[in-house]
Amino acid sequence: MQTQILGYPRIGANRELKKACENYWAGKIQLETLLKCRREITKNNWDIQQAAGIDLIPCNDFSFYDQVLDLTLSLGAIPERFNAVALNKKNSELDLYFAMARGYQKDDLDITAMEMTKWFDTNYHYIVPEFTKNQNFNYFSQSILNEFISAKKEGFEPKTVLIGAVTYLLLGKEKEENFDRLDLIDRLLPVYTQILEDLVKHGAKVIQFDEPFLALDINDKTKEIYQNVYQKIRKQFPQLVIQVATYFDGLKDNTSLAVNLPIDILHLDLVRNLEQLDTVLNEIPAHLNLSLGLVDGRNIWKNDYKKSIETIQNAVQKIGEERVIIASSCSLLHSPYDLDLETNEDNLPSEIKDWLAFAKQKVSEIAFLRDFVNNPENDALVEKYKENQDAIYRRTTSKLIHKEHVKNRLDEVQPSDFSRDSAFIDRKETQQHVLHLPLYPTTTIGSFPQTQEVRSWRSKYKKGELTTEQYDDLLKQETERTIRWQEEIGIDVLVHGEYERNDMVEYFGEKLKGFAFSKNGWVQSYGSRCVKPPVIYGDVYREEAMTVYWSSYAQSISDKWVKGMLTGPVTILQWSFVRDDQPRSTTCQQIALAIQDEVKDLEAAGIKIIQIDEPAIREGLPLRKTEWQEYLKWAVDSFKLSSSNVSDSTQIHTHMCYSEFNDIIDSIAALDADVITIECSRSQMELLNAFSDFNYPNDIGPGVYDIHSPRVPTKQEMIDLIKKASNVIPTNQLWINPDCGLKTRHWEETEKALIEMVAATKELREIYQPTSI
Ligand SMILES: CN1c2c(nc(N)[nH]c2=O)NC[C@@H]1CNc1ccc(C(=O)N[C@@H](CCC(=O)N[C@@H](CCC(=O)N[C@@H](CCC(=O)O)C(=O)O)C(=O)O)C(=O)O)cc1
Ligand SMILES: N[C@@H](CCS)C(=O)O
Ligand SMILES: [Zn+2]
Repeated sequence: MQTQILGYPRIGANRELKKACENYWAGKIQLETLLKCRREITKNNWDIQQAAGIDLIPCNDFSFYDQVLDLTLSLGAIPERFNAVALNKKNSELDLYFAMARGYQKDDLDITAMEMTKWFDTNYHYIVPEFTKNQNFNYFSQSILNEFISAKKEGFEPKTVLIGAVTYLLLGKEKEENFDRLDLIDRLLPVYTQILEDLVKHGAKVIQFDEPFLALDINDKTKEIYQNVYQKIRKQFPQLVIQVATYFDGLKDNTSLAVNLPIDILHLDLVRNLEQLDTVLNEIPAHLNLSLGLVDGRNIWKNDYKKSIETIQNAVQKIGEERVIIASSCSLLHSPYDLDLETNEDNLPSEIKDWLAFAKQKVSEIAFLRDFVNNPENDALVEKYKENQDAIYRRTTSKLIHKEHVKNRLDEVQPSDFSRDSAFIDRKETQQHVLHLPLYPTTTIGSFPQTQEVRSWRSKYKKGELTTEQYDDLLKQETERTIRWQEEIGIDVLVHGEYERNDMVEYFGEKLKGFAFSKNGWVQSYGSRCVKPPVIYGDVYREEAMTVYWSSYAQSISDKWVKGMLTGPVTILQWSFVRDDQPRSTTCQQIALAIQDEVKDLEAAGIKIIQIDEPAIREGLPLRKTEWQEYLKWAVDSFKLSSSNVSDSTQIHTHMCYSEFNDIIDSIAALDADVITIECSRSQMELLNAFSDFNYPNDIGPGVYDIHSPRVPTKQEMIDLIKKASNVIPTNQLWINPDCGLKTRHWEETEKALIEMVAATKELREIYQPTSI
């Protein structure tokens, strides 16, 4: 029996990669220092796995920004607009790569970044490959080979991880009309072949092709392509051990297809879908080995050894231990690094820490499962098994988890708690009476630059180097400065800037009961940006107001409206590590009631506009369509439960980024938010079509400024985008705003961009008239 993980986190135990990349972008370090950081991280990751006794250690699971972008560069699928960057001899291959990820605005060039979107149902974002009808691929970057060679040099015999060809095409986007990107497969495969030839030439024996789409709904054409692709690869590389890894759902109707591919190892995500195992075991051909994804790569709970061993024994009985591999359910990219780094009893009490496992611990769990199944009588292993079962028992019986008053409150929720008093059309009139907003009201999404300085105040405050009063004063000064600046440039609806928040979810996690949080449990979200998802371990409730202080302060110093700013229940759920001992829907409704309490308190404090961010609603959608309706029902209900208990005159906003709305537009409308602000600029307002086709009735703010890139948009660009929006949405429904919050941006570019945004709006107000309601 062997062991493997599908990938290891690559940000470094102390986010070394984040710091190195950001220093490189700022011109503070040279390329060589950045490359050294990579070598140290990969070596450390391999060492950890080797020390734990993992058999198939992955390489090419490292990435400076995103693994899909890495492959795009390797395959030479570089959009034409980056040619000038590539041709400039001053730029390294890595500079070109970062330009594709982040845009490029120097040397008289002004090139937009490639689009970024959610990686399946995770909070990780990948850079979307762009395909044209006559797309050419060529073996452009040798980074895959280079990593294999450096792993070999370090003394490892790694398996190389590659995103499979079919998944790669499906992850991308057609940039021209009238073609299907899957038809590019015959152009793409020869480059995969070249990469594989190179790897084999240098001694590669095992390749892991990640093909998560095999666990999703796919059409007949895709199924046929899957067969052809792996037949071709098999034929060309008869000696190679070919693994296909599926994850995030079960094979379900694709079982026959998957088990009959001419491959050597098939990986299953048994955390997401345990039921698939029996079906697969019944259909599995004699040559195929099975990788059992038993250790959860998407959550932080300790593995229940008893359950895992039962599953392993079931598989071993049917196919024999030599054909079984024990594995993580998916890549550990989505897990924090190391639980041993958590030493703060206030954040993560030892009673709760005892229930958890981060990436490093998960690696040991996988190795343990193999060792115990092989040596069930070994005293040391039996002792470890007992320790594990004791911890599982302590968690199920802990007094920290269940709160009767939370359960009772949820039982008492009434149907009327889920809807506003009046229909939107009437609310709009009532609100306009109070708010007196102009045509195309301008606003921002909430956060303003979280400068190093602001972060250092929080850091000092947490270390006790600043008193509460001093910290408070500094934040007040920053908030006031931001309010004044927004007033000065003429924004209509202001925000307070969210300076008091480390993160839009973690902040609420720190304030709500039933949550614990880590000190160093970072997980990559996109590029160098990381999050520390809080841990929901018990029933959730709010003990005291969480945001009223800052919103009231900001409103008290301005004559303009200042939006209250909350994170919605679905997003808090989705971006936390969630308890697995009750349905997600129940946890979500508990959070919804806590947010409802906050909404009511903000309203009572005189806040007239309250934004409840729900960027993760789309991401939470199950990957299989048959499960959508059930999810959408409780997700929409949770938002409505949090937002409906206000008077008609209170304007409720919501905000969503990285969302494709076409398939779920009716649920978005059912949220009945008075205003929704959405990310739209990278896709050139394409996303608005869903709203327009649906005749979406409420107000919409399609983002006109791509905040994920340091690039400053021109006034004309924004005018063009607003005009485009005005062509499909009645003008009196439109708001003007950036795509998302500005926390990741610097002040310099933020100031320039927002001044231009207001100027663009003013110019358009001269041209467009409000459409009548
Ligand atoms: C809107 N998005 C979010 C998602 N998920 C979330 N949970 N939050 C989001 O906002 N998903 C989709 C999108 C895009 N994603 C992101 C994710 C992350 C960031 C971001 O800016 N992350 C920051 C870290 C934020 C944070 O928690 N900061 C803390 C700790 C700061 C820190 O590093 N402190 C230093 C010391 C500082 C000093 O002394 O100078 C340290 O601990 O070493 C804080 O502010 O207190 C990041 O830097 O990655 C943006 C968009
Ligand atoms: N209010 C948040 C939303 C991000 S999705 C912000 O502005 O950062
Ligand atoms: Zn956003």
